Amino acid sequence: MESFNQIDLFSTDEVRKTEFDVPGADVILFENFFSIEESNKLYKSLLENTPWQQEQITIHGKLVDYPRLIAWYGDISKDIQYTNTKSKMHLWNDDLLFIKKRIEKEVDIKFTRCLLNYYRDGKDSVDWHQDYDAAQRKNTVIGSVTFGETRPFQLKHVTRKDLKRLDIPLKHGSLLLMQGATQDNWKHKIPKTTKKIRPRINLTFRWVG
Ligand SMILES: O=C(O)CCC(=O)C(=O)O
Ligand SMILES: [Fe+2]
Repeated sequence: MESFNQIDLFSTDEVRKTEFDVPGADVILFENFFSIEESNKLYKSLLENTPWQQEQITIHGKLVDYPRLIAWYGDISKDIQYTNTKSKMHLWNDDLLFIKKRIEKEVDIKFTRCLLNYYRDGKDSVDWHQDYDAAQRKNTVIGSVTFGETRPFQLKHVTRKDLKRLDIPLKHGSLLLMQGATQDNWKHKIPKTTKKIRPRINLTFRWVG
């Protein structure tokens, strides 16, 4: 008799939804949210057409490059400043509107801006942080889309050491939704790796209540 294993059953291009049981957070993963053809096309297009920007921060009086490149997009073209570097806010383009509309079918809000991160290799990363400042973190929706290399997305509770950390591999074409008070209660990071890996693009579509 023919036998099937898990890999065979899930090696299709079907969307697979996983809801994580995380206290004080609302985290849902959609694998294959974009088909392999869409993902390949968007990866290439975003890599080539995005005006990637190198941001810097001052550490001990010295200007240091952030370990990734970024680009901001949104409803209005108004420059913003979170780091030492002024960031240009670009207006939505066709690729981003396509991705944004697809996510907005899952969540009943309209995203106002999006941060693109380009992790060129394993040395690029983002350290433990919460998105938004403290006053805004209680009601947010973040739709996080990945194209390219799979990297582990790690989550740890801000205060409760008894809770296990989460490690969610974000694959090509996946969507991770983080809603409610997730940003208030949990920190997240993308660790560095010494492995030889391909580039990864991440897009975080953002909305604050
Ligand atoms: O690359 C990721 O998956 C996360 C990016 C992130 O946390 C951020 O841009 O705030
Ligand atoms: Fe973040």
